[in-house]
Amino acid sequence: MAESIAENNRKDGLVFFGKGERVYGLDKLLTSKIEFLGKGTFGSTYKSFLDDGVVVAVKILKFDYVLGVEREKIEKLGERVHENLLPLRAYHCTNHGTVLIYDYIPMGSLSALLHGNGGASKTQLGWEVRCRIAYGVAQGIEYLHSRGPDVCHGNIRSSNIILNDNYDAHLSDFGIDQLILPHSKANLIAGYQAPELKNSKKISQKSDIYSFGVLLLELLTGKVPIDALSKNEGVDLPKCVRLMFQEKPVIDVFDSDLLRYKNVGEQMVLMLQLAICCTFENPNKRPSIDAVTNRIKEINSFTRIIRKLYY
Ligand SMILES: Nc1ncnc2c1ncn2[C@@H]1O[C@H](COP(=O)(O)OP(=O)(O)OP(=O)(O)O)[C@@H](O)[C@H]1O
Repeated sequence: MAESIAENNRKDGLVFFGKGERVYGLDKLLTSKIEFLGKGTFGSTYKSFLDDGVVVAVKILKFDYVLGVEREKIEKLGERVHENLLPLRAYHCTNHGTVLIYDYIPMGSLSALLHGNGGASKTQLGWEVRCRIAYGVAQGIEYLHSRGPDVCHGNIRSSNIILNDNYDAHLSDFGIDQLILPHSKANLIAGYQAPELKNSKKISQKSDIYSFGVLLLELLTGKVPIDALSKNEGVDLPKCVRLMFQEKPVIDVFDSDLLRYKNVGEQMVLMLQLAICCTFENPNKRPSIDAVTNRIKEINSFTRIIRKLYY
């Protein structure tokens, strides 16, 4: 069935998803003006400027993965549609290479905003914006997990959260590791990797919850999680936060940018408690994503009540 849907949606070397307009083909894509956005675990991503003002993000998978990718698996990814997932619009897959085409989302990644990127300084993100981002990401994960017990994201981290100018979060890179797994191991960077993956490398919904917990800690502390690959100065956030909890006043855990927000201290502590539960060593003790989403919704509504009372 998926095969025949895809056949109907072919245009000039690309297979499109959904009912959107097919205003470009592979040739136009290859000859368009491009801008390098960055290189990740699975390949490189470019911004491509097409005719009529259309701009897309083009991910070219690493050559090592060329023979491992199956079209059926890419088409499964194209069926995942949710407002908090980065929309996959089209793909090209042959023995010569695999190209995935996504909507281009203007603000860039949460990582770049929170920590700065290549000389660009960090952006001040307020408490409500951080809550909104956390809720959007949790909803995207909830959608993925609801597709079946084995469906997970597998690579939740702040560079895979792309924001639009309304700070709506879009999860990128979902399912790409499953496309190439016969040729690779779980590729999570160290700081987001659940402890159980050190032995098995088998990602699960519980390991997604751990990664989400680290992302929450990153939003709350403003600190960069450890990244063994790029040898940056990151920290083991779950360990560091637990230590600080024991040794220092809780206020010291939070990003100093958040401390200017009055009357939301209790909400910040509630969110911190949630992040700590998500990063429990024992996967069975971590909450389900439904429970996480509900909790963030509750915390956000407290924040809104407080805002009405005080501002
Ligand atoms: N659709 C998009 N719109 C805007 N920026 C994007 C889009 N997709 C990716 N980017 C940005 O391009 C850069 C490279 O992305 P890419 O997915 O190739 O690697 P990564 O996310 O940095 O690392 P990894 O794949 O290992 O998680 C990142 O900074 C990312 O935020």
